[in-house]
Amino acid sequence: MPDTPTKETVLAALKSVRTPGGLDLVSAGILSEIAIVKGKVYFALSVPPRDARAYEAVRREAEETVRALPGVAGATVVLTADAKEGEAAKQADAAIGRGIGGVRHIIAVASGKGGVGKSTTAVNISLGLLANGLKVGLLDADVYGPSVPRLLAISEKPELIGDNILAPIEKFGLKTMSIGFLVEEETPMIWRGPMVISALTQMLNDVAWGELDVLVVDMPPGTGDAQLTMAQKASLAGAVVVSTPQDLALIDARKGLEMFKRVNVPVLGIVENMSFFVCPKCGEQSDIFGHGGAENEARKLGVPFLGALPLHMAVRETSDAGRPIVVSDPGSTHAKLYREIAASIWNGLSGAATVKGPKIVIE
Ligand SMILES: Nc1ncnc2c1ncn2[C@@H]1O[C@H](COP(=O)(O)OP(=O)(O)OP(=O)(O)O)[C@@H](O)[C@H]1O
Repeated sequence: MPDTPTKETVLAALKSVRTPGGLDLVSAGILSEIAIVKGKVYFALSVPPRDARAYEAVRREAEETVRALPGVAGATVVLTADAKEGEAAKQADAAIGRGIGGVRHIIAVASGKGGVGKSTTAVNISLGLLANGLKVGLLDADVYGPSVPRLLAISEKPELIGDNILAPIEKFGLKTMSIGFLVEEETPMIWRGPMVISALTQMLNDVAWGELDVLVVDMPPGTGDAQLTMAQKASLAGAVVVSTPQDLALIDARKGLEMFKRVNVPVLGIVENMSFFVCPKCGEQSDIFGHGGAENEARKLGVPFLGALPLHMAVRETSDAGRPIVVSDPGSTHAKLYREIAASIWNGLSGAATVKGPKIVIE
């Protein structure tokens, strides 16, 4: 009969694993409950998102240590980007927006659901704003699936300047920050609502954005609590909702619009992505998804329609190769469309209020 692992044997073994700060894992107080099911051991290490990279080696060592115990059939250790709920809430309350006095407008690019091309649109709109002569930053707040490192082919890590301040990484003249720069792609991370907010707070507050006309925030897809809180806390001057023409996506897009309405963020407009298909051989346009749905919906809802972007190989290829079409083929129809959409967004912002100052919390 093989030995059965117990919590005690697992904990005893984990005492030999050290955190980057030199503490043993048990004393460090970052261990979750240990679950043992049919000889398989599961637990999490709660770490600040910025330290996730440093903790990846610790996670692996913890897994290997537990797997080596007699009777253990398997071990799964995940990093959870965690902070004490109260702490995260306090951080969020301490007003997202502190320290970004040089940023004139923060806008969100959002979608009611994933996979509609939100990040591709956010990147190309940012570069469109830049091509129109503005100073622009792009914050990839899509902590669940950060795409900016891939879309802009950035593999370097941001530099730490001064006390806990990160320098944004500049690419094609665009200043960017992404949780993907800080965490290895394969690092398993579980994000909890309050943590998403505090990660966003840090990326807004603790990054040396400098003087910007617009900071574009690529939001996590969906309309859950985390998105709602972010929309509420990030002092947004406006939001752009990306949708595909299919009905389902439009239902989701409507949820997105509703979310911004609830938190009094003006919707600058809807972008219809993958709207129609242009045959690369003959140039014929086919409305495979019933193009025009978003425009009709926008009209019905009294929201500006910012434009329709075709489903096109060139957009996908350039996007996935880290050379967005606005910079790699500025003379193309697509690049022109993105610049026009960017211009409409900027015009819509002209009337909007600039970023509010910090909300001071007295405890
Ligand atoms: N107009 C377009 N034409 C062709 N391909 C596109 C277009 N827009 C986006 N894509 C492609 O669709 C895929 C999904 O796009 P993207 O990652 O921007 O979506 P997303 O909505 O941000 O997704 P997620 O919800 O996963 O973050 C990518 O491969 C991208 O290159």
